[in-house]
Amino acid sequence: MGSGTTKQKATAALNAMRTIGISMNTTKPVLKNLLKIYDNNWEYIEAENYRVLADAIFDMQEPKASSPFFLYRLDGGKKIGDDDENGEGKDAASSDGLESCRESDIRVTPSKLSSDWARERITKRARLEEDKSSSGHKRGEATSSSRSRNTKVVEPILPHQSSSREVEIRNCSPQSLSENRTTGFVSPQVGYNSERVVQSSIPVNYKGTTILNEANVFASLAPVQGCPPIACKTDKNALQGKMGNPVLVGRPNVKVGTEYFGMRNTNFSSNPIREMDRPFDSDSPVFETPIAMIPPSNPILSSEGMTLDGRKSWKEKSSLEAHQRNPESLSIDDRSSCTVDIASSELGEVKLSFSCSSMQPDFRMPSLESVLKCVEDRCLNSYRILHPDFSLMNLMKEMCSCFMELGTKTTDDKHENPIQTVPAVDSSKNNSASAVPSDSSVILMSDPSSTKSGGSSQVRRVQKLKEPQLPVCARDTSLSLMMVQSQNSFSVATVRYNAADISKGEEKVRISVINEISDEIYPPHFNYLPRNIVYQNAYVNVSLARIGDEDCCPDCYDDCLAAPLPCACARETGGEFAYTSDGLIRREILDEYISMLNEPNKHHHYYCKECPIERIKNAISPEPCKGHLMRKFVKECWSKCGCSMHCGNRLVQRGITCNLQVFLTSKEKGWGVRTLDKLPRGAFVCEYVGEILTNMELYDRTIMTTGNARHTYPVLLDADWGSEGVLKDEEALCLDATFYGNVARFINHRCFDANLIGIPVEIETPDHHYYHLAFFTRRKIEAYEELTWDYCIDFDDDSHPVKAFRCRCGSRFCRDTRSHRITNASKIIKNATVIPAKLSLSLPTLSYPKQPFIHRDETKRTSLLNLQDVARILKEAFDSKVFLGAICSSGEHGIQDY
Ligand SMILES: C[S@@+](CC[C@H](N)C(=O)[O-])C[C@H]1O[C@@H](n2cnc3c(N)ncnc32)[C@H](O)[C@@H]1O
Repeated sequence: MGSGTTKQKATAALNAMRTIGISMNTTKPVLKNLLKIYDNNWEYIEAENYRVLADAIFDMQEPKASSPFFLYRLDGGKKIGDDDENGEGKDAASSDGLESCRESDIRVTPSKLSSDWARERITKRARLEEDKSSSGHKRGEATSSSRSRNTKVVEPILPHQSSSREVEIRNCSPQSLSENRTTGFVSPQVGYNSERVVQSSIPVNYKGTTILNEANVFASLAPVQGCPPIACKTDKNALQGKMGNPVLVGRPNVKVGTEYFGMRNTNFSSNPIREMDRPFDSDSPVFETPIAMIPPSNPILSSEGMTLDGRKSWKEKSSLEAHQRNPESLSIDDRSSCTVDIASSELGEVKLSFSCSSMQPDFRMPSLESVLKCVEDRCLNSYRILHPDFSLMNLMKEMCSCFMELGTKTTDDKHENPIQTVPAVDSSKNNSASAVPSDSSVILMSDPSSTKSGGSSQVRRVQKLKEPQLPVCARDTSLSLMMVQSQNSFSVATVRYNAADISKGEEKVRISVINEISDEIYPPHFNYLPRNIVYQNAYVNVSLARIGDEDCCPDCYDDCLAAPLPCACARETGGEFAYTSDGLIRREILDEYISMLNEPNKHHHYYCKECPIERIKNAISPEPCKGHLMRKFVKECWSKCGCSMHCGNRLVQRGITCNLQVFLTSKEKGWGVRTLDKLPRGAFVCEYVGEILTNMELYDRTIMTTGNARHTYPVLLDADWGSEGVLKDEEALCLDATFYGNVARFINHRCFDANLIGIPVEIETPDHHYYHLAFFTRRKIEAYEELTWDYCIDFDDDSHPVKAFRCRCGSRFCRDTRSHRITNASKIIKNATVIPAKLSLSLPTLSYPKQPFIHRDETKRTSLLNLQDVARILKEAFDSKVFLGAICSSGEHGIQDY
């Protein structure tokens, strides 16, 4: 690929298609059109082994088989979908320099298409063929008849094209849209007034990619970076002469590195997105890097394909919910479809678009205001915002559904106001106050009616968010949600998580991610693991043979907890099961663990003969073991047991069942985890999951990362170390969730009074080198309370391989004295109201007056300062870069009360 004459390139392209079973006649016309679209720029067509070409061919074939979409080309071009038996393809080729492509010229080269991909396409094609034959002629007939009745033509105008049409589009205002129907530009009014409905995809720097749907309401179209406006031919008469030529359809792929959440969890690979040849005119936003946008190739497929929790798609779920609320609503859903697309570019712009379609012939476009109101009412009534079940997807689905409902209600007197799009903001150009700040995430919505009157409530609604001065783009005929994200902070590489479920469907429950306090922070990249995995050298022997009769209950049945006598699996916990039939850990066990944590010295410790921790620090002459708390284990039934998976003695192995959320804490602790529901005392929350490393491997990892670069805190699996004499290196294990882990990697530390406690749980192996560390609630926890556990860090231990962070747990019992002082210093400074004595400060040294300070804090309590304390506090405050505006102290620091 790359160099060569047009003929050679065409031959290569035809060959490539032939290798995946596409005939030359089919390929030619599509290729011809692509060349047109890309201005004979082969680079785009050749990219990714002709992926664009193959996509265009398959997509062109797809609707013929089953899709309700019909695809047309504006310029009366030739039908592309069918095999070109009549030689049309040849004509097409000749006019575009493909005339010399003859069968004889084609040498079959080794497939340039990646085999996986080719297989996928071939399978797809086979499916299409199958579909075609199984659906028989009837569907085909219906399709073609409706096609001829309802053809619409859509043509995207490329930024670099200078055509009269482009000029028309640019000058198009809402008024002109409604006044000048003959220009053929579609507006939402046109959409519903013409009884024909247009579905458009947004070609992103992708000329000619348009989709028309005769029976779908278009509700999603946004101007995006580099994305030309779409002009839709709507005048019936004007259309007559132009219709009838089905289309080339290319689904633009998302650019490399972009993320596509939604219908398919596919890694879209590169489809080169063109830089604009020249910018739009002033009212057309120009973007250096376009947003990649993927229109759904098949709305039904798309929406059904979005499975959030691995069990039910959001569509199924929300329609069920909608049906429960309002049984009639399902019938509307039945006749319509909704899809949501999210795409982002490398620069961080994210585009959300959703489209919904109605089969209702009397559909009328509702006003944005009424739709928003309807959605909000529904949310308040049904979801009660922030209810655990609330999700953005459902919200958007509701929005689509509201369109449908309101659009089909003739009582909506606001339907005259079409919804229009606020153009995507040029984040590369508009950094002024009038533009949307590039470092913010905003949702922009507008209504053209608002601009006519100089700002309606809908525009104000936008301004409430960020107060941007938003130009209104009258060309675009749909509601658009556009998130502009910070280019600096939004690294696509790090945003590889799904905010709706950070577990990527690996858990039974969704674990959402929310950032309520800062625009630009995303959770660090890591791979979600629902279960521990050995990294490399760790010795974890999971084998049935190792489980003796005393470690399992083969004769049990169904639920061991329901049996009259406890089985062998209760042995480890003194002959009583660790769990209650309510699924909580037994009170006595919990109390004992809490006591171990609070008063470790009162509990038994093991002392290794040769402690792996000391061995790491000094392999030649390790210091004596400092002792490991001898912790009891909870033992769960497992595969050699006769009970079922529902047995009450299998709690941890069933995984997370409570609703958790990862959120950005407001207290400099980074991300944290909270529960969305109230939790009783003794409830299992989650396991600490990560890579199983040997102590040695952890050490190597740790010294390879510097200082605070380490993000998570590894856990030593040392509950049983000393009991077995000298542990081999591969047996001294720990869990590291830095790169692979579950939600527990986000649980922050709290000294002493954390609300979770980690308890060792034996599941697959009686070998206590390896076990599960399960978190249970130490007390009742309120909904939305942050979950914390005590990492048992000794903040003064400088020899620990992992450098301790400065603790901001806020506990009264915080062990980190450094943080204490700083917190106090900040508090003091914040509360300062009286400075009775002059204080002169000079950096880096401090001088202070010889008389005591008197401070009156907010509680009106006054304190006498001890000068040494003042000096220390000030020094620490300087060290921690706290700006000193006033100096004082308060009684709570142990300084003499006045
Ligand atoms: C297991 S991670 C917890 C999740 C982490 N906050 C995040 O944003 O990914 C442990 C790290 O969180 C931070 N952290 C946890 N508890 C903290 C606390 N009490 N005070 C300050 N930082 C804390 C520290 O940086 C620590 O290394």
